[in-house]
Amino acid sequence: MVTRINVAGDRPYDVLVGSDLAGELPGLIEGAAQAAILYSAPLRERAEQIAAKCGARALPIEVPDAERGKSIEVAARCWDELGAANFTRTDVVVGVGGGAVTDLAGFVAAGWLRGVRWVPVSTSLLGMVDAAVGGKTGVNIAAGKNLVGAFHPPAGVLCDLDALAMLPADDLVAGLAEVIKCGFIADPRILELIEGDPAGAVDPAGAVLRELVERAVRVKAEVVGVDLKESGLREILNYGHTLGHAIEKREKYTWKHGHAISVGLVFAGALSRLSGRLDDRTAARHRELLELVGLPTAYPQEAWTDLLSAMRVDKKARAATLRFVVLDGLAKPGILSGPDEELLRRAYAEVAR
Ligand SMILES: NC(=O)c1ccc[n+]([C@@H]2O[C@H](COP(=O)([O-])OP(=O)(O)OC[C@H]3O[C@@H](n4cnc5c(N)ncnc54)[C@H](O)[C@@H]3O)[C@@H](O)[C@H]2O)c1
Ligand SMILES: O=C(O)C(=O)C[C@@H](O)[C@H](O)[C@H](O)COP(=O)(O)O
Ligand SMILES: [Zn+2]
Repeated sequence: MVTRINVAGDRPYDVLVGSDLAGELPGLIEGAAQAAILYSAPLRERAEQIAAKCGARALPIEVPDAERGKSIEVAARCWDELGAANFTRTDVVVGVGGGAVTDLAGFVAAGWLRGVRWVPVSTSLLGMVDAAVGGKTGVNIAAGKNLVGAFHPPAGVLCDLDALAMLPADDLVAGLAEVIKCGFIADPRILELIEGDPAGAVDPAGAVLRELVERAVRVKAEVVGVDLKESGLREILNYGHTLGHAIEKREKYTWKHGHAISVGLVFAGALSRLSGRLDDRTAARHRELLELVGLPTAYPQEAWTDLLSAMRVDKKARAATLRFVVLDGLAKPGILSGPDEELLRRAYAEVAR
């Protein structure tokens, strides 16, 4: 069974969730003579299968795995390969992999000839529920996470649940951080499902995980369908990310995104409570849920000064004013603008070890 979730906007598209979806690709890339297939080594075999079925001449491009591939140098090498292949405006870029590869693929597509079509074939949980949906594409630079990129919606998104069977368990759990984020900002049923069956939430073949994927995709689709360029509502998807991205930068992008966001979510819950906006129980539920599925919720005390300075380049900041997504209650996200440093330090004390 294939579930289709529509993402509205100027160029609407569908997110397909199901099994054995490779056959859907030709329909999404109609008219393309060439398809550049970007993938990293762990997905080589899957990328070859996709290439064989894509219905266009495949141009396979292997890129470094995970965050090592999300760089301007790797993007430049991909553009050189497109140039050598005479890649035109009717051709298409396909990213086969987790969020790192699909963010890179979307960015390569956004830059080439000022924008060609692209399709993420998402193979990680985090990619399916978040990275592949919504058209945020980009790379990391030394100054910070995703600081160079473009809003460039895909032509369609394939979330092949079969791929989750070979995803390392640690990466599956990391993806749950974004699922839990969606639960806190918009769909509390997600939280109940995980609390009620934590083992089901990490069973790649089970019905619980499928329901979690579909619910999280719906949360994201509803938000990005009305605010592609993050002029307002879309900021809620950044819950937990101000501190999370600072941790990723401090760790030189060697931490999993979902792990950093998990710590960031506990921090954001604490900040919401300490600013008088969120009740104690809902704030405590952040740590309980994240730890229930095995996600990290602590980070070294001595890192605070580095983290505070990294947060200053967060995309939600306006001049010297830091802005955080907080909760005014379960599923009631809001913005906390310009909190004083003492409040931030007290919130950080709740994750510091
Ligand atoms: N664009 C967005 O809106 C958005 C949203 C959320 C996250 N992101 C980005 O996504 C990235 C994180 O994505 P991620 O968690 O998927 O990490 P990832 O892409 O680094 O993948 C994690 C690891 O799992 C491997 N992998 C993926 N699928 C596999 C499979 N089916 N079988 C075996 N191995 C597999 C990858 O090769 C990699 O080693 C970060 O860069 C983050 O910034 C972007
Ligand atoms: O799609 C969004 O908008 C998000 O904020 C989703 C996040 O989970 C994701 O990590 C995103 O890449 C962060 O965007 P950034 O603009 O803060 O880099
Ligand atoms: Zn994220």
